Amino acid sequence: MTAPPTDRIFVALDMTDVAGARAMAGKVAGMVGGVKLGLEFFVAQGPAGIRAVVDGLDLPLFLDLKLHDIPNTVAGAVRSAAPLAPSFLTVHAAGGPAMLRAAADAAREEAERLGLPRMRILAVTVLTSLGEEDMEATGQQGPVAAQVERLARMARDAGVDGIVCSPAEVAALRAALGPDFILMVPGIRPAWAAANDQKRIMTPAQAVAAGADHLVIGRPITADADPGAAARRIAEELTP
Ligand SMILES: O=c1ccn([C@@H]2O[C@H](COP(=O)(O)O)[C@@H](O)[C@H]2O)c(=O)[nH]1
Repeated sequence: MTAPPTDRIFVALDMTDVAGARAMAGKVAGMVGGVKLGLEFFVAQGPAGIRAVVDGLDLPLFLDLKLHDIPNTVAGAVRSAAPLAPSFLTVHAAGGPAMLRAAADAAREEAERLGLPRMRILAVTVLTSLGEEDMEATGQQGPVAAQVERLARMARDAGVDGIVCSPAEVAALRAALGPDFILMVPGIRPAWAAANDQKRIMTPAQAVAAGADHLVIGRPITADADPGAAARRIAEELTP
């Protein structure tokens, strides 16, 4: 039996309080496949807060910490995150091959040591809030699609499980990197939602059609006056 398309959605709980995050998760339960907790929440609440949100939720956790440091430090942070049992953890691809390999090795070894399912390491390529006009200022070699593919190939060769990219790059990456490399895709905007600070965007259905494995969706759901209804609307758009 194939999983419903809504299982692909990780709702981004970008907020600072445990009660708010749990309440939001409750409002969208049944219409998303997992929760994403990132820097805003983690800096405010730490590992104890993460546990307080996900305990009893029975949804996979995407821990979006975007680690970026020297290999030894990132490996240590990956080991520190392991007891939270995230399904996915992010590092920045720009940290380079040695850092990516250290993260992938630490994830595998620590999950084995703790007897936990392996967390998947995802490398963030070019942030979805950046456009062609931002490449030079951020010291990156454009065009964006070429830079994303370069970073994605480097990440794959370093042994990570997948990448974070915008929906605009998904079709080309899927063709270039094959069916098993995980494509986690933010920058998702239904036609009825505001783009906010996102520059490289597509609708949920377009991103899935292009080959995205997972969609990360925050404000189109969480900033809506009725998050449950917004999530339902997206679920309907994804249902063939
Ligand atoms: O390139 C990236 C990497 C991560 N994100 C994260 O995804 C969500 C998107 O939230 P929206 O409210 O749907 O814009 C957010 O938590 C980001 O930290 C990203 O947007 N782009």
